[in-house]
Amino acid sequence: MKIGCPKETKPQEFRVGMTPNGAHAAIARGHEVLIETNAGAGSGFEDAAYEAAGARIMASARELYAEAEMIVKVKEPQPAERELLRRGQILFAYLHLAADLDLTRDLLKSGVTALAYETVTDRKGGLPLLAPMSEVAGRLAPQTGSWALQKANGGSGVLMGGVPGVRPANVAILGGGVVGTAAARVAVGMGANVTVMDKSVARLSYLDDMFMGRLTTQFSEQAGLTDLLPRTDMVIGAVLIPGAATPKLLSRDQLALMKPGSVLVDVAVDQGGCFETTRATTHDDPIYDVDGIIHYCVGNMPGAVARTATIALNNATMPLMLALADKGWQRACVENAHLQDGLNLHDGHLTYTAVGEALGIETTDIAELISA
Ligand SMILES: NC(=O)C1=CN([C@@H]2O[C@H](COP(=O)(O)OP(=O)(O)OC[C@H]3O[C@@H](n4cnc5c(N)ncnc54)[C@H](O)[C@@H]3O)[C@@H](O)[C@H]2O)C=CC1
Ligand SMILES: CC(=O)C(=O)O
Repeated sequence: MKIGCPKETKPQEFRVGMTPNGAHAAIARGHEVLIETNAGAGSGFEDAAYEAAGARIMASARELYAEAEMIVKVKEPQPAERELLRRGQILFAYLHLAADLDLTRDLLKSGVTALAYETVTDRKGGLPLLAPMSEVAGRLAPQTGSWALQKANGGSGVLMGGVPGVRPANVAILGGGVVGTAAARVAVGMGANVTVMDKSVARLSYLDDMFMGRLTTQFSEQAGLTDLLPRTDMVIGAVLIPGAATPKLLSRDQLALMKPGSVLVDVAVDQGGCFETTRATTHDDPIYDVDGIIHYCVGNMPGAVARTATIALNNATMPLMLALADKGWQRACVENAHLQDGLNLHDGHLTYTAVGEALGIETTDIAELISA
């Protein structure tokens, strides 16, 4: 199969969908790999490294999209990229369709077969292609939030760990999954007082055991959050209902309960965000103020640490990318139900129920499309 990896075009997105090692593995199995020139440079992988692996460097995205049978990339195709996709082509990338009607419509119109990293599952009920980036974004969240807490950025001027005689920041984390746990680890490490809220008592119990008293767990419900907000300096949004639009857990009215200059970091922004006042921002201009509360809502946080993130992402995506290339999407999905969970769109049909529900679009059963 001809596998194409374009340069990312989302603002300040420095990750790349395939490393030279990934290219080498695909080429060793008889596939052809096309890399857009400079696609890997932001992650420290120069064209020469791909050429040494046997890949062909393409001068433009247009030429690459025209030739490739499968496009492997990081972020959802931006409007100009969507025009280059075509029926019969496989797209393997983060898509987060439930939060983006225009993207979904454009991809349906293109007829592409799209598998979303974030809905591929594993035997343990996890999301193995989302998890590595959740680890990265979770670790970044307290770090970025503490920067936003600084006065120069509009924050309240609270130091995460405090100092002897002055209390540390209070951090509330909504959702104790991969992002929430990674965020808790860093926030606790910075010396903050951390509370994690989740709907899953099993998850809270796991966190309680793991952190051995170094954080507080709290069942996620409105009354508890309302009670916590006046004492909270930073809220990190890390909730997920796989594939679906994120529930809004914090309303605009509730912002008035917080101290001026407190910070909201909505990591879940890519699925729509868990605060009513969330609007997606970019690394170019990451924060904004609503009613005196500083919001950070960047949908591609790991792009800021592209080298680490690209390698971590490729470690997870490469085996499935190779399965799609070796077998084609139909056989690969029939033989691997967890990969099949990644299928969101095929030939103008939406196949992912939670996305259909979020956007009011009818879905088609995958089984009908696979046997067709
Ligand atoms: N902005 C960015 O750059 C990135 C964003 N993400 C996003 O972060 C979000 C979280 O991802 P993960 O931690 O990997 O998901 P996860 O599935 O590991 O964790 C989600 C947690 O939310 C909990 N939850 C569900 N409903 C809840 C509610 N009403 N209240 C409290 N908790 C609730 C679940 O029980 C689960 O423990 C996703 O939207 C993901 O796409 C992930 C990586 C990068
Ligand atoms: C998960 C995701 O969308 C990202 O890492 O950018």
